[in-house]
Amino acid sequence: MRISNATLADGRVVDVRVEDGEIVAVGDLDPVDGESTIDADENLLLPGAIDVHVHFREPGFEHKETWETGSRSAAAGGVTTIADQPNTDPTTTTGEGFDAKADRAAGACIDYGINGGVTPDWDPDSLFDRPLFALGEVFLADSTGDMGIDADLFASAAERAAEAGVPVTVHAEDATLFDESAIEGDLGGAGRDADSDAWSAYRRAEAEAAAVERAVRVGSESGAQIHIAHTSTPEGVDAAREGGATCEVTPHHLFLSRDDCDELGTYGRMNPPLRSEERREAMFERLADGHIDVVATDHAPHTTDEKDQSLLDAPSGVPGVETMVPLLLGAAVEGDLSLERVRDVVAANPADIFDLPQKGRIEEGADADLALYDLDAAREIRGDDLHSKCGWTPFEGFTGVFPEWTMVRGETVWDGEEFGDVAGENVRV
Ligand SMILES: NC(=O)N[C@@H](CC(=O)O)C(=O)O
Ligand SMILES: [Zn+2]
Ligand SMILES: [Zn+2]
Repeated sequence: MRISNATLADGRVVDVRVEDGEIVAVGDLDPVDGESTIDADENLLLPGAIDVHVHFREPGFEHKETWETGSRSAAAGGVTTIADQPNTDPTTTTGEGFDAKADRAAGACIDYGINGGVTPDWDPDSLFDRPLFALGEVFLADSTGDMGIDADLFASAAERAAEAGVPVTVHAEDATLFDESAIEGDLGGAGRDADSDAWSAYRRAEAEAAAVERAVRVGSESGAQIHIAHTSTPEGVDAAREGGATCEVTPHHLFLSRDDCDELGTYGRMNPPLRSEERREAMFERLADGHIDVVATDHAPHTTDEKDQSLLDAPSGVPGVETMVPLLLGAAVEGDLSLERVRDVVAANPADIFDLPQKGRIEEGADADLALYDLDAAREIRGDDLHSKCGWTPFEGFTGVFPEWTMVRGETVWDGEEFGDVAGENVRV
């Protein structure tokens, strides 16, 4: 197969030849006899995005998401590889827990990795016996699933990961710095009427940098490779970089701030929480200038019934895997970000950090994970149009550029209307 007239993020217009799921040539390619051609019509061809932080919820919470619905949502957003987090039921903290998840992951239509998690009753021997994508997210404070661990367990887990040569991804918040007084008193009504700004005041910005500092210290003591998940403050990003760790930011911390809490209510409750508009802008700058390595979604779907509770009862987390690349391309169209930067933070950089040499690049020898975008076809994001089981988005009404089609290893998994029958594979097997 030949994809003709594709514009790459660097502006080159090329043809791409795909054979047996791999890119075998990129350049000015004459068609060969009997070869099928897909005309890209000079639209933008990006490597399939790698979202290293999603919660596909299965096993245990199939009412929120499944590997089938989550992976379809990813494919419809140009994402062709994901890494799933361990706060499922059972938790992915033992060999058995890993195997239970691997069974379900077979239902994915895109490629994936499975992370191992840490709890006081984890079983590192059997867990590290499995092909882990990473150890993480290691929760330094409780979040959905209440998997927060103490300093000693974190240090010993980092040592095990270093021995195994597995990177460690860290949910960095220090609960001792949370401001309990912020969530006492009147917290508004349920769902959209709740005062989610109080959540931001409670899980204060200062709690992030302190936890990042501890994580990078443990990283250098143990020799473990540390990657900070969902950094939400410029202070957290700077502490990660100074300590030699890589870091990611979510789309919600790039595009939403405490100014949106009034409208979102509990639909804007997540960990770490939304930050001030000033900090949001600082995060965007650090993304644009290269200080942040990766955008990853922390896709954390919950049902509207669950979200339509009081601020304290509603679970934390928002969906995002389908809207990440569309939002970033929307920002690129506005001139806020270069296309090369978008390509690097969603594909090349996660591939480098998590050692996926086959993924994240449009070059000879790489997997033909690809997505095509018409930058003139930006449209309004609507929860009703998305494919996550949860059925809502915190980005309702934002503008995004969605893929015309998405391919996994040369097979069309999304053609703009329907899903193809693609069997996702574990990238570590
Ligand atoms: N981010 C969230 O608010 N929630 C995540 C867990 C997490 O990543 O902390 C979830 O699994 O719901
Ligand atoms: Zn987290
Ligand atoms: Zn998460």
